[in-house]
Amino acid sequence: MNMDKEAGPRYVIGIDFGTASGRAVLVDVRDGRELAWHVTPYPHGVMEDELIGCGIRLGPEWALQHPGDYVEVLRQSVPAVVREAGVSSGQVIGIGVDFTSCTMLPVDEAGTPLLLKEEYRREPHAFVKLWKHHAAQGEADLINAVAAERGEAFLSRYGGKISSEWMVPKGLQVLREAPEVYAAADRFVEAADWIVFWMTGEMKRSSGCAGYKALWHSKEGYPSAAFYRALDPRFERFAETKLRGEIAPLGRAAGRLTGEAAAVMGLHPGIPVAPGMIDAHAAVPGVGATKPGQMVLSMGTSLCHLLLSDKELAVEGICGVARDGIIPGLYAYEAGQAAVGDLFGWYVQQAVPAYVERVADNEGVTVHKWLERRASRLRPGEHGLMALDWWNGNRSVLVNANLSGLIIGLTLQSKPEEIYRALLEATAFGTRKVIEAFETAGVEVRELFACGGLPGKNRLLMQIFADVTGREIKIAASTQTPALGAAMLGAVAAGSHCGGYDRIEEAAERMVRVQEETYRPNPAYRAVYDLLYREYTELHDLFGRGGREAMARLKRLQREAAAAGGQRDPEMPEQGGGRAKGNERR
Ligand SMILES: Nc1ncnc2c1ncn2[C@@H]1O[C@H](COP(=O)(O)OP(=O)(O)O)[C@@H](O)[C@H]1O
Ligand SMILES: O=C(CO)[C@@H](O)[C@@H](O)COP(=O)(O)O
Repeated sequence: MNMDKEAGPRYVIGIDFGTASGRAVLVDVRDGRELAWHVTPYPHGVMEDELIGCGIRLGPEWALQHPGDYVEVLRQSVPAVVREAGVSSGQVIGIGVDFTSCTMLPVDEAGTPLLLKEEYRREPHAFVKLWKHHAAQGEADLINAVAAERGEAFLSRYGGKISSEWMVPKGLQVLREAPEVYAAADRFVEAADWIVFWMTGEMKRSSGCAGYKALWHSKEGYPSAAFYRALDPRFERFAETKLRGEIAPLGRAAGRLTGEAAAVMGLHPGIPVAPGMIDAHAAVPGVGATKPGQMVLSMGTSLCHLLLSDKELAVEGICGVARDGIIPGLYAYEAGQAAVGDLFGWYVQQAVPAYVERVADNEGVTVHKWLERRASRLRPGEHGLMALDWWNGNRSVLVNANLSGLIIGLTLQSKPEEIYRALLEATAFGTRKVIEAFETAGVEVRELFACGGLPGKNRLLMQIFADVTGREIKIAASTQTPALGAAMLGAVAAGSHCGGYDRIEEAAERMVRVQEETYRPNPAYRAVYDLLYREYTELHDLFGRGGREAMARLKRLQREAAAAGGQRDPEMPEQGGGRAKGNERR
């Protein structure tokens, strides 16, 4: 592409593919100003109960998506931001994308998703398995047991356990439950890589997705064939065949926009496209974190903790660590909580009494806002409740999707706003556990930044996080931080010769701001929260480490009942994290 053709300022587009929707943001390369953004809800949403359109029931813990929805985001949101910003498409010099992960799908030799072929339209295993598809826990347990028995060195890079959310358990589940889909799949790819392929025609694997979610290491590559064979002889060549593909490092273009993709997106062909980045990782440059000791809390449906460090140490229950994983020259650690916004969303959609909805409606506020206002009037400890935030299992530090939610202290006097506050607090306690795991291992946490949808939605939540962790929390100025981070990668993919930047640190310096207002811990609340945290820890250890298997047994009974045909009533409304619109309304 000849960038001299168009005079004037240069722009980049960042596209963030979240759990329920995708959004594009158009950013000025010179100063990071966001000129326009646009959200496209996924038409199929998250399929948790049945395959939309054909009524095929899914088992417990399934979560699927349709790849056509991602293309819809490109078709709608990209032209929308160019139009709204009033810029010429010729001034767009780079594109970056970030995606939830591990969100994976089987494709054929041509890169076409298997579910688009007639014979697989009704086959759940041919669909995209979303990051929160937890039905591969049995496979994850097997992988962990086999890896520990064989003394696989990679385990320590992943906090000692692999999560059911990742590529290998999901691939193994396909092999065991739908061997014909496994055989028909030329490869399994991350959705982040597939959408870059759709735009550029280049099927490359982003180093972040491969490194954090598919057990790849820049020096050691994937685990050995012997390891995969020990899992299942049919799985021996999994990495060599189904995961094959060039690894695309950060900081360079993965490819250039094809004519066909450009026509759909209303852009010029030839624009450099950066390799896809994990959404929470894109938030790190997006808030301007580039130094050791800086931790970014990417707070949305889930919460991802990203910590930069100059040391590599073994930390309990992290999701992964990689040198150069996000910022060149530094180790980037990832940990996480699998339900945060989704937990609050579940409560609002599934458990608040009808009167709350009525009153909130009368007052002209959402149920979340009403509960937040009421809960703000309570002092720490006043509700007498304690919750374990494991509604979607525990990602860090216990790495166990068989764990589930819990509230104790309920009485006939318990009020909805009290329960809501206990849920907010539980997620903050969960984050304190993660911070302590890093510090116990000797990895310093100096500064906290928060970004994602939640800081702008719920002030009480942010204050509770500051009070419970005892730390100041700086809030990203951008409400679209992962998309901004992705746009910055687009600027780096373009490079300075095209009006972008050569290094991500340089892009961060020029394109990022944090808000002046921060959340500071309230000293009067700190002492009570320390006491409450002790209670949280006692419950956490009792159910998470203490050999109490009640939660796992209940899930087993649930699976057995589902297998015997007693699945959920199709007339019941969808659960939290389902289709975007229902979720946003309340
Ligand atoms: N006022 C609110 N307080 C707390 N959580 C909220 C509020 N409004 C929406 N949520 C939750 O926020 C989540 C969406 O967060 P967001 O960052 O926008 O999405 P994503 O994680 O998909 O990028 C949903 O799980 C929703 O239940
Ligand atoms: O697991 C990761 C990142 O590693 C996320 O993609 C996943 O938690 C989903 O993030 P969101 O909460 O949808 O932003």
